[in-house]
Amino acid sequence: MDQNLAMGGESQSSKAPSPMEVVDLPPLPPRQGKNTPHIYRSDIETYLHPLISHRWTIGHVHKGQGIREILSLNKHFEFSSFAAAMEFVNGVAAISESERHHARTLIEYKTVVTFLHTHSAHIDFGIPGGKPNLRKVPGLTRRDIRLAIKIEQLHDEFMADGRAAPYAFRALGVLQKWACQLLKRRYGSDGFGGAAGSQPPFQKMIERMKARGEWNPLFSSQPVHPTIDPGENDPGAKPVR
Ligand SMILES: C[C@H](O)[C@H](O)[C@H]1CNC2=NC(N)=NC(=O)C2=N1
Repeated sequence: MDQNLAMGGESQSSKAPSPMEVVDLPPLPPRQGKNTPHIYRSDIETYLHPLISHRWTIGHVHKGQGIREILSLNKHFEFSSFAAAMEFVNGVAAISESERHHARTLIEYKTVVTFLHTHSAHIDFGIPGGKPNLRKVPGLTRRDIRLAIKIEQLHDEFMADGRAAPYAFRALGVLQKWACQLLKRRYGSDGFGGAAGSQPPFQKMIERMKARGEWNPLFSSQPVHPTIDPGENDPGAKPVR
C-alpha cells in the first residue's frame, strides 16, 4: 500500500479533487452578544465555505427536521507527537476561555478532533416589529465561526514549527461536498437562520392571514409550534385553482 496512504494521507495516484479549492480565511466576525442568533444564510458563503476549504466539515449533534437538526463544525488534526497534540488541546482550551465559547475536543494519541456548536443559540419566533419571542435552539452561530478561525490560526503555528502534520484523506472531497449540502438544507432557505437574515417559514403564513384579514394579534401570544406551518398544510386553506 502506498506509504503516504498508510499514514492516512492521500495517495498521489488517486488525489481526490477537492470541491473547495483552499481560499483565505475571512476576518473574524464580530463577537456575538447574549441570545446568540443562528448563522445567517450569507454566512455560509462568507465564512463556512472558506473554513470547509481548510478541511472543516459539518456533522450532526442531533439529526432531525427543521430546528431539530443541530449541526456542528468539525475538524480532524494530526500532530507529530502526543505531547504536541496535548499542547494544541491546551491552546484550544485557552482560546475557548478567551472566547467564552468552548469546543468539544476529542484526543486520541496524535489525533485531535474538535466539534463546535452553540448550546445556547436562540431563534426569535416573534413577529417582525412585534415583541421578540426568543427560544433557545442549539445550532451553528458566529461564535462557532470565530472559534474555528482562531483554532485554524493556532494550527497554522503548529504547522509552521512542525508540531502538526498535514492531514488529508481521500474521503475529504466527499465530506466537503456533503458539508455544503447539509448547510444549504439547514440554513440556506427561508428557514430558521439568523434573526435578520431570514424568517421562520410560518412567518409567511402570518402575512398571508393578515392579507386575508384573518390575523388576530392575540394569535401571536399563543406558543406557535415552530415546525408546523398551517398556512402550507392548513385544511382550511383554499386550494389555488
Ligand atoms: C455563560 C457562558 O458564557 C455560556 O454558558 C457559554 C459557555 N461556553 C459555551 N460553549 C458552547 N459551545 N456553547 C455555548 O452556548 C456556550 N455558552
